[in-house]
Amino acid sequence: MTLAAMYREKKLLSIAKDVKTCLPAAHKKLVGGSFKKHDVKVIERVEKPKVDELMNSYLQLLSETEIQTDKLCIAGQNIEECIVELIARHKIKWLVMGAASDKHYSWKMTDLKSKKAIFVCKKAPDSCHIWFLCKGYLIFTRASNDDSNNRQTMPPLVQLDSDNETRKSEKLESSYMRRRLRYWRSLLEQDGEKDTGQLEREKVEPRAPPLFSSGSSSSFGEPVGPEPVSPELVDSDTLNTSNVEEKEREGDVARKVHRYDKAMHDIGQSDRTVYGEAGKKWEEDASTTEALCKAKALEGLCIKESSQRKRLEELLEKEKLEVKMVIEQNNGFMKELQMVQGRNLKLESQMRKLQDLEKEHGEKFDTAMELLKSFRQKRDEIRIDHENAVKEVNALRRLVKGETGESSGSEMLDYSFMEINEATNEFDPSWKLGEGKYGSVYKGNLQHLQVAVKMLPSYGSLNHFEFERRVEILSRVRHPNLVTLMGACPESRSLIYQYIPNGSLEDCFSSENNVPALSWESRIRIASEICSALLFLHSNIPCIIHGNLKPSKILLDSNLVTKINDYGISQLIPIDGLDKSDPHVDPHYFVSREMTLESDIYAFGIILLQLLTRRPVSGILRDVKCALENDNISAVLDNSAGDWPVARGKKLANVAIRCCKKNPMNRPDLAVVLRFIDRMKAPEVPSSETSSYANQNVPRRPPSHYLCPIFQEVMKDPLIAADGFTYEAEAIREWLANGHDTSPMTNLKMEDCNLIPNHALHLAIQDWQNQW
Ligand SMILES: Nc1ncnc2c1ncn2[C@@H]1O[C@H](COP(=O)(O)OP(=O)(O)OP(=O)(O)O)[C@@H](O)[C@H]1O
Repeated sequence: MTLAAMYREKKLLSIAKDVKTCLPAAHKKLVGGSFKKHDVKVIERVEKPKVDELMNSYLQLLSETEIQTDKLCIAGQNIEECIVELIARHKIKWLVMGAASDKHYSWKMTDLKSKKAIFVCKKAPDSCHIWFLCKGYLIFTRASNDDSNNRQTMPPLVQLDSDNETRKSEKLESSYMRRRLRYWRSLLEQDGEKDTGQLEREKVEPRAPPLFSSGSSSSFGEPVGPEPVSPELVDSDTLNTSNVEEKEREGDVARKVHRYDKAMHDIGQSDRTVYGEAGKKWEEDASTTEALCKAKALEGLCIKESSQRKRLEELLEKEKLEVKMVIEQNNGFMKELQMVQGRNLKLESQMRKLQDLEKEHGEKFDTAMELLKSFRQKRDEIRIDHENAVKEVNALRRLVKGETGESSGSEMLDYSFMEINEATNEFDPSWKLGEGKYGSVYKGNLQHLQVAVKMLPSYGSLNHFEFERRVEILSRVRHPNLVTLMGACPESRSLIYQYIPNGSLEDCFSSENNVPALSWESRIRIASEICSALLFLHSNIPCIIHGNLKPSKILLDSNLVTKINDYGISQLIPIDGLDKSDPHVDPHYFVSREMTLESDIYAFGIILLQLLTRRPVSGILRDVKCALENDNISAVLDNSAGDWPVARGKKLANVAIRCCKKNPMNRPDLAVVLRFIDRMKAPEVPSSETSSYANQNVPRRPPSHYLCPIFQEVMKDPLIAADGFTYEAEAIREWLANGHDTSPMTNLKMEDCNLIPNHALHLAIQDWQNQW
């Protein structure tokens, strides 16, 4: 391993005298002195840069001589122990350290004086070769146990080229360090040339200053001449030599020694000066350390205080700004407040004006209301006069016609607009039942009866009397399957009907109003009831054509009894604009532009098909025809009605198809159709019996509504009670006479005990009885 490599691996430890004495001095003071922990830290902080400076200059010196160096710091109480530890830890091979402080130096000095040196000499690992110097002189060498390798492991300084070194050394700023370096180098050169035996001798003999090699130039630039030689400096073997060459050489050596001595004297002087100065400086430093510490502490406090002050100033500035902003905001608010106050004053004056106006208008309104009240009173008086006059006129007419004063039938009830208005809660929109082509329908309460008020459009050519006359005719038409027309309000052209609570057949078909699906039995019954009511209308004198028959006109009461609505409307208002796409409208109407009895039969045929199939009305005729042709009627029958008796379904479908014949003349008579359907209501009979609806040999069963609900017999004198049901006169009177005030059918309390003759039903029963 080369020396350079060893050096790189930190196996050579060289400790600068200045460096090693620097910190301990301070440290001694610290340990032995009365400083507190904080002070110790401060002192260390002050001293450390100085040590670093010294160490760095030493390192720089070495680096300029191209020796690789590293700085290694170790902390400990005891320097000598640290050195020994470093040697051992890094396997240091070479060490140069002081033998004693410079003031103890003398030419005779052969022993180590410094306790540290003694300690290191004793304790350092044997593998390390140590030179102990004092005042630049090699005092003592402790050879390593491996000195056979010393030649190869000498420090790298020895290997430097002298010229090169000279050039580099000239660059050194410190002359002291330069001289010291050269001296070490000469020592090393000599030491390197010596064998192990010589090194051993050096241990016991006082060491003379080293000789400069002939190749090395003097760094002092002084001429080399013969100088007196000190006897102590000359080896005894050399003095005993007697030949001339030896003497000459001795002379040379003596000269060189003298010259060197002189140089060393100079160096010593210089060293003394430097060390003296340094010592003084150290003393000054020591005495000023405390002051310095205090100054540093004060400086720190000052810095702290100034930074605090700066921070406080910044805070103050910030707060000033905030206060300024708040003041500005406040000013803004004050301005706004003033504006708002101004506006408030204006508004208050406006309010006062408005209050005055309100008072004025209130007074005007009160006067207007009083006026209105008096006008209404007058109007009602006039209306009563008018109604009385109408009654008188009617009575006179009847007298003119030769009629008796007794009424031939039910007299139509006239209602005033006030009554209608009141009954419909001033035509409350939430009371509106719907709106058809011929006006809106409202639900109402009239004389404790639930009614439906149909507001007809005001247009029409009928005058007041004619309107009343026609309405009166219609009101006389009474049939259990017709919605009873209870009266009218000619003034507002409105008709008052009995209210039917259970929706219409259309609702059943579209499953609206949560109406459950009708059974096939109910459907046949409904078909029979429609047919019966139509037949009744058609047999009325004068004949009444419905003209707008469709499922929405077939209402169902609480017992699902059919009530045909809107009959005879075409007699009160002109009917036009019938929808061609409406499958219920007779196609022949669009040819003749005339509504006939057959038109109602056609519409009835379509309704029959709907009852059978509950299919969408458009295309229903085609579908059923097709099913009949394929002999597969069950394919189109509505399953939700239950298990249709297929034979009956088929027959009913055939009747419906006949009703819908294109040619009105080919459509069947309703009386025949009714008989046929009524037979179907009976339990199933052998098909041979019902092969033709013209077959007369069928059991004679009255329609259910011809029977009194109490007696279960065909009624002779049917009377309508307040619950809307028709009873045999004797039965219901007996019921009421027994103290009942509830309906025999619903068990609900009846509003009154009034009984109205059901003329329509009476007539129908009579008609039926006459037919059979
Ligand atoms: N007497 C009544 N009792 C209960 N509801 C009624 C009564 N009369 C009419 N309505 C209801 O009032 C609504 C309007 O009936 P309206 O007969 O005026 O018109 P529509 O049959 O629906 O249509 P359009 O007359 O245009 O063919 C319908 O929903 C009907 O069920």
